[in-house]
Amino acid sequence: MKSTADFRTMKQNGEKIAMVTAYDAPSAKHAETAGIDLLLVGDSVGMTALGYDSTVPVTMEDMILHTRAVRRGAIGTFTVADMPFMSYHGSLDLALGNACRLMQEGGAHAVKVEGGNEVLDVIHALTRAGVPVTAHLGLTPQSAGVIGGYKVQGKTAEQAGKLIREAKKAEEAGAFMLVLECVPLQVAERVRDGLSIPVIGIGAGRNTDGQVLVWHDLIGYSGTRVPKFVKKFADLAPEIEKALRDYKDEVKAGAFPEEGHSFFMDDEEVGALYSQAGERP
Ligand SMILES: Nc1nc(=O)c2c([nH]1)NC[C@@H]1CN(c3ccc(C(=O)N[C@@H](CCC(=O)O)C(=O)O)cc3)CN21
Ligand SMILES: CC(C)C(=O)C(=O)O
Ligand SMILES: [Mg+2]
Repeated sequence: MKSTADFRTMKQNGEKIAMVTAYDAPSAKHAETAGIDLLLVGDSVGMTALGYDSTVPVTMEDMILHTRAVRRGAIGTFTVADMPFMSYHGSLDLALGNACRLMQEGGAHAVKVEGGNEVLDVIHALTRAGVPVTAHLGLTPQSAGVIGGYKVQGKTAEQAGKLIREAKKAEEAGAFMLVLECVPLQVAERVRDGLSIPVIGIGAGRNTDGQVLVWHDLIGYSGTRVPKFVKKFADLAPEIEKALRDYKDEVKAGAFPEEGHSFFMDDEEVGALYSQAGERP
């Protein structure tokens, strides 16, 4: 399994890091088999798998359940778990306790927290306690209500300057990795060049140390509209719907199941069954 030190070395060597979200055991296993460098159990699970329209309703219990499933599916892959909405605000004790649960109950190797200056003390406290922390700047979906939607961040020089300073401070606070979401490519390049920890982009262009994509978006599973930064590497939704339509049609037509899908008693037992009921076979 790759370690936090390996990810830093990959950045130094200019070797790109490929990360993907995962929410359950089979998808995590597929990612591991494909050689994905590390997994993110994103709180996007709320939107991709649980049917919420934001990440705000996702709870610690949700995150622990899905992290456990992912860890069982990909036992040899470094796994980061998102700290969900409000699970690291209010007090450092709350943040420490919840990060502890993600690691001890969920089996996560690291956690991710959204935000800049507001969470520097959290990043510092967790790191000091032995929790590897990924920072997350740019579009931070847990604050979508405050930001006013899912919008590109850091488009002005002033906003970009603030973001670049916050990224540096997150590194100084101890973060081993930074996720940068929905920022102009030029901003991501500056952040990457200014940090020695790997910068993983999503909607941040090519000039980062690696990329992360949401599982459902990557394989075209969701069937709904995807953000502009997504590339669908497969288009599974139509194939899934075709399979389900074929199944329904065959059930309705009596064409499924066939003999090969069925179990049979021995003739002798069939005879006994009928005579038991006083009937003839
Ligand atoms: N399926 C999925 N994929 C994601 O990437 C994702 C989630 N869910 N849930 C949590 C957050 C929310 N994310 C999103 C969602 C929508 C846009 C979006 O529609 N953005 C506009 C840009 C708007 C602008 O111009 O400022 C776009 O057109 O892509 C971006 C990020 C990223 N994360
Ligand atoms: C979009 C990624 C970075 C994330 O935080 C998630 O999937 O929850
Ligand atoms: Mg997230």
